[in-house]
Order: sequence, then structure tokens, then C-alpha cells
Amino acid sequence: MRIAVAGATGRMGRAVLAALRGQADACLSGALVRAGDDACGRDAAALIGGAPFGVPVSDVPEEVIAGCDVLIDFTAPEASTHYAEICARLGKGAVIGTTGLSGAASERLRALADKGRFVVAANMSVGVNLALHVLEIAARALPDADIEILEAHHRHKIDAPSGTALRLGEVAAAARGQRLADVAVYDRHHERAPRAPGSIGFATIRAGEIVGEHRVYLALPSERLEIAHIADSREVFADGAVRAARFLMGRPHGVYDMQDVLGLR
Ligand SMILES: NC(=O)C1=CN([C@@H]2O[C@H](COP(=O)(O)OP(=O)(O)OC[C@H]3O[C@@H](n4cnc5c(N)ncnc54)[C@H](OP(=O)(O)O)[C@@H]3O)[C@@H](O)[C@H]2O)C=CC1
Ligand SMILES: O=C(O)C1=N[C@H](C(=O)O)C[C@H](O)C1
Repeated sequence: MRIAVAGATGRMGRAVLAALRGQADACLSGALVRAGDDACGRDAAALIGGAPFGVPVSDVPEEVIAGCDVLIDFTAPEASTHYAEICARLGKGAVIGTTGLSGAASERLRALADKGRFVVAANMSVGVNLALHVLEIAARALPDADIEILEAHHRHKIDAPSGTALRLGEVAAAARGQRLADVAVYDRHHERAPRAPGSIGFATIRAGEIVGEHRVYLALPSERLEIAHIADSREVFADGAVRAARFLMGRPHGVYDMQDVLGLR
């Protein structure tokens, strides 16, 4: 399986490059960067150190994507939708981990479902995807619990709440027959009022180099269930992305998520 990495200079791009070393059935075929990046033309190993991959860094998406079976993409919404369209046109799979997609961008991806094969997931770790599964059961079993979602990430992160926090919120809301948009509370700064019954609150921390932490409270008057996940290293996301790429090989067209990849649906 030939894997190309988009956003190869980024934190996740570099984690995926590292994860591709020593894979028995997968190799790096391309490393894609933003147009004009200084790394263009150098061996991809220059981005993480160690032995050469024999793959030059490129800023030409069509060329990089044409040479792969699956593109792994942790970049930004505008880049991800652009690359996904190229993948669909060239018949290549894509694993998309980028978060902060607008409704329109998500819609653009869903519209490609009959033209290509995609795994789209805000969190590629096994642990968070199990947590989503457990949360669905818990939210249904505790309809009166107050649900609050807390997340903490590194100081560089630009979207908030995290894509994972929003997904946790969507799953909890759906388990209760609600739409997250109708019950989400992102900001309590401007209100002086008790908590609205049935609402789902979000709290965000940005500090230091925290890789990624998520905690869901399901609080009743006399007890509280907490579902928590802590990522200690970006390896968990990179390994999950490679696993998702493997899953896509030979799949019918469609948009899948990590619940499909992990067999949790
Ligand atoms: N699904 C999951 O499991 C995970 C998802 N993420 C998500 O992945 C994304 C990337 O995270 P992270 O690696 O930390 O971010 P970084 O900022 O470290 O990396 C982003 C990469 O994308 C490139 N990029 C950004 N915008 C464009 C563009 N318009 N065109 C081409 N390239 C672009 C950047 O290039 P340049 O430096 O030149 O701007 C950089 O190489 C985020 O949305 C994050 O939330 C992160 C971890 C896990
Ligand atoms: O930006 C990050 O770093 C992460 N982003 C993802 C998100 O927004 O949920 C997943 C992970 O927690 C790391």
C-alpha cells in the first residue's frame, strides 16, 4: 500500500511519516506541503530525521496523489476539501483527520461519497472511538444526567471546541434524540441563569504542549459518571490513520469513520 502524507511539515504530518517507518505492508510514496515550502525537493526524511525515504517533498497535489493508493491528510479545512476532490477524481482513497470543517466543507466531503473512498474522523485513536461508543450507551441510560464536555489541547491549536469534543456532543445528543445544534452551550460568560435542562456544555483549555484530553461528565444530583481519554503521544492518531488507510483498500465508494474502521458500529 502506497501512502502519501499531506501537511507533511505539520505536527501530525511528521507523526504519520514516523509511523510509516517499519510498516510491513505500507510505504511512503509522497510528502505533500504547501505551495512554495522550503522543504520542496528535499527527501521527506529531512522533516523527521533518520534514514532517507527516497521520496522528495512536493507541493504539487496532483502528482503526489496520482502516485499513492491512499492520502493521509491532517491539514486545514480548505486544503482537505481540495485534496479530497483530487483523490475522488484520480480514484484514490483519503483518510482525513482535519478538524474545524465548516458545515459547507463537511457537505462538500459528503457529496464526494459516491465518487471516492474516505475515512473522515476527528479523532483516530482507538481510545476515543471506544469512548464514543460507551458515551452513546451512557447518555441513553442516563437521560436526566447533565452532560458537560471538557477538552484540553496544546497552545497551537486553532479550532475550538476540538473536533473530538464536538463529536462527543453529537453522539450524546443523538443518543437522546436531540440535535447538538439545538442543545449546545459554548459560552456562559454572558448569562446569569441556572443550567438549562437537557443542554450540553463545552469547556476548552489551551495550554503548553498538551497532546489531547477529553472528559465527559454525566452528572446526576448524587453521583457523576466521567468518561475520560488522554492521548500521551500523537502516535495514537498516526497509527489510527495508517489503520484507516489499510481499511480503505478495496472498499466500495463512501464516507466511513473510525467506528467503521474499528468495527464498533
Ligand atoms: N483526527 C485526529 O485524530 C487528529 C486531528 N488533528 C487535526 O489535524 C489538523 C492538523 O493538526 P496539526 O498537525 O497539529 O497542525 P499543524 O499546524 O502542525 O500542521 C498543519 C499542516 O497542514 C499544512 N497546511 C495548513 N493549511 C494548508 C493549506 N491551505 N494548504 C496546504 N497545506 C496547509 C501546514 O503547512 P504550513 O505549516 O505551511 O502552514 C502544516 O504542514 C488539525 O485540524 C487538527 O485538529 C490533529 C491530531 C489528531
Ligand atoms: O489539534 C489537535 O492536536 C487535535 N485535534 C483533534 C480534535 O480537534 O479533536 C484530535 C486530537 O485531540 C488532537
